[in-house]
Formats: sequence, structure tokens, C-alpha cells
Amino acid sequence: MAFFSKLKERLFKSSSRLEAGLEAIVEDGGVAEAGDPETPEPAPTPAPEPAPEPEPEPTPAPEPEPQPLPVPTPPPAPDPTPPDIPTRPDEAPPRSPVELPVNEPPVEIPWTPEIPAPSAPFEIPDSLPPAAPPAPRSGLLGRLLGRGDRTAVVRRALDDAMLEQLEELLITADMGVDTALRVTANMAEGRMGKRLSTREIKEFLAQEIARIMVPVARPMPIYPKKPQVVLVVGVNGSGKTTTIGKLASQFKAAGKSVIIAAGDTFRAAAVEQLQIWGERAGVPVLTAPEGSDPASLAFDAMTRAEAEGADLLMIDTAGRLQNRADLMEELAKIVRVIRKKDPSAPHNTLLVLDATTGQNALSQVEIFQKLADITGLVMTKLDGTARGGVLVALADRFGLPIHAIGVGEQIDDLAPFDPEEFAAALTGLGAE
Ligand SMILES: Nc1nc2c(ncn2[C@@H]2O[C@H](COP(=O)(O)OP(=O)(O)OP(=O)(O)O)[C@@H](O)[C@H]2O)c(=O)[nH]1
Repeated sequence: MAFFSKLKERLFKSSSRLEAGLEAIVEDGGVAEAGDPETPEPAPTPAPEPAPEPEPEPTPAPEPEPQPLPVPTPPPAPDPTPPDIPTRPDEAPPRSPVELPVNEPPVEIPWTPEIPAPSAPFEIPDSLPPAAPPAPRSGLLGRLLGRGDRTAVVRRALDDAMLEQLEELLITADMGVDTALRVTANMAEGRMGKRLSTREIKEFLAQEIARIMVPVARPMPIYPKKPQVVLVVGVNGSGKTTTIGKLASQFKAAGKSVIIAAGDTFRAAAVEQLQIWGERAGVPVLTAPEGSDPASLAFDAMTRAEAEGADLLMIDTAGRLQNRADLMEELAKIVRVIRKKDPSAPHNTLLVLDATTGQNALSQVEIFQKLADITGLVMTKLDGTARGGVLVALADRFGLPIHAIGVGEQIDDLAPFDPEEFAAALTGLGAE
């Protein structure tokens, strides 16, 4: 399944909350107007078959199974894939949340910036698909009035009361007060008094959200340095292990050699999990006895990565925020020892955040910025949460690069962060 479809499908909790709220806001004081210049007329419903004659048919033909609606397939792009770029048999190569430097030979990685973007596993349409118009819903107002007029569109004039309702709605989607105010104010600029439909509001909101997200949507940079050390931090359960496994698998698929160090030596279960992910990704996982010094493991891992000429060393860390001073000292010690081997390490310090924690993710960023020098974020568990708006608040408040998002527990459920796709999925655009 294309990643955008997956994202839309899995972000449904956030988008359906926003969508239902938007419809309610527009219908509250809105007026149904016939026809919508922007919404294509639905194809006329075929007239019902005449009722069959009463006499029994000897062998009635079986009713055709209801067919699923055809999924619109994007038009085939001119094949930009150079011949030596590996592709999976029947699927476009995945985009990666990592980025190679300009001076790295691009041939190994199918999705380096130098190569024209291969047909991505997901695509945001420039405009909503003209074909196969969505079955229009008769809005609540229409349904209440018993009209069910399929072409009527409810519009409401944008005024202060409506803006306030929009702000509240965005706050309930975990966008945070400041960001919600900014998004709605920008959206309202030049549009006060204009009569807007739910769909137009979704489009305007998506534009404003994308505007905030675009500057932070940056793949994790890959440097020519060997080994590139990636320190992964975050609270317990945020998805560090899973993210390391998914990233390691993507690096491996891109021809990079990877070593993982299981730096949370205090939790045997965490080490076991990492070993499972290492096996899945085909990447060695270095471990140390339970309770031993994580910095010592990091040093050994550095030594091995250097000896083997590994491209990447990914170091998992503990996430016990209960004792912040200990954790700070532990992370600082890991950094000190790996710098004995390479003063420029770690080259990336990724903070993994769990979207389901909502606004709490903001305080986690604040805390971890004090504990470590965070260079980028990965947001996990965007599936199954109505709190996806927190990512907008994070981008707005901290401006840290967002490298990737996780929308599931499988190895390929991690993708580069695409601001437009995210904004569309969050507001429910294209989901009508
Ligand atoms: N639905 C969903 N679940 C995820 C995602 N990422 C991680 N998980 C699940 O979240 C749980 C915790 O993930 P871990 O990777 O073990 O988190 P951790 O930060 O390493 O946790 P500790 O090992 O306790 O430090 C696991 O059950 C994962 O399968 C995601 O994007 N979506």
C-alpha cells in the first residue's frame, strides 16, 4: 500500500476528529447552497433496475459481489530510475528518512537527492483527483432537513466566533494553544467574511500546517564519516528500539553496513527486543551483561565498528526519566567515551517521541535537549492516535528537524516526513 494511503488511513483518528469538528462548525450557522464550483458533480446514479417479474426464475443468476471502489492509481511517471538502482519486483522503492551527502557516490541509494525522485511509494496530488468523485455526504444540516441534496454545499461566513471554534478544534487535536492560534490567524488573513465550505477550510488549514512543517522536514543526514555514530534517546516505550530496527533495515537495504549497540543495559527485555530487530534487519547487535556500564559497551561498539569499517553505529540508550540526573550522567559518559575515538561523534542524536503522549512530547523535547544535544526527531505511533497535531506544535515551537514518522510496528512502517502529505492526512483532505 502506498505510504500516503497508509498514512491517511492510519491517521484517521486525528483526521476524523478534525473532519467531524469542521463539519459541525461550518454547519453551525452555515447555509446550504446548491452546487459547489469546486466539487465535481457526482455521476448520476443509474436508474434502479425495473423490479423483476413476480414469476419465479428457474435459476436466478447470482448477485454480483459488491466490488471495492477502485483506488485511483497515479499516472505512471517517466521512469527516472537509473538501470542499476535496485527496485522491489512490483513496488516502487521506498523513500528513506536519511540523506546522503553530496560527495557520497549516489549510486547505492535509490533515493539520494541527486537522483530524480523515483516514483515514491506515496504521492500527494496537486489537486484533488478529478475522476471518481467521492460519494458526497449530505451534511448534517441536509440530513436534519431531510433533503439529502447531494449537490448542496454548506458554507459559513468566516467570523470571530467561527475562528474561535476552529482554534478550539485544533487544540483538541493536540496542536497546542499557540500553534492553533497562529494557524487559524494565518488561515483567516484576507478571508474574514468569506463564505467557506468544510473542504475549503480543510485546504486552507492544510496549507498553513504545511507552511509550519516544511522548514523542519529534513531527512537524517548521512556523512561520509565511518562509522557515523547515531545516538538514539527517548523515554521508555517511545519506540526507540523499533525505530533503530527500522532504520537499520533501511540503511542495510541501501548497502550500508550497520552495527547496533544495546545501550539500555539495565533492561534485559529491551536488549532482547533489539536483538530481535537486529535479526530482522540482518544487523549485528552488541550487548553487555545486565547492569553493566553502557559507556563501556559504547566504547567497545565504537572499536568494533572502526575495526570492521562499518558505515553506521546506532547506539540505543536508556530512557529512565525518573532519575534525570543519573540519565544525564549516563548519556554524557557515553558521549565522552565515544569522543575519545572520534571527537566529532555522535554525528546525530535522535530523539524518539511517541505521538500518543500528545502535549507531553513538548516537555520531553525540552528535557532531552538539556540531557543531550538533540539533532533531530522521529515521531512514532502516529497510527491509532487522535493526537497527531502535536507534531505541528513541535515543529512550531522547537524547529528541530523531523526526520521520520512511524505509523506501525512493521519494519517498513517508517517513512521520511513529508509535510504536505502529513498536513493533508491530518486535516482529512482527500479522505472525503
Ligand atoms: N502502533 C505503533 N506502535 C509502535 C510504533 N513504534 C513502536 N511501536 C510499539 O511501541 C512499543 C514500544 O516500542 P519500543 O521500540 O520497544 O520502545 P523503546 O523506546 O525502545 O522502549 P524501551 O525498550 O522500554 O526503552 C512496542 O510495542 C512497539 O511495537 C509505531 O510507529 N506505531
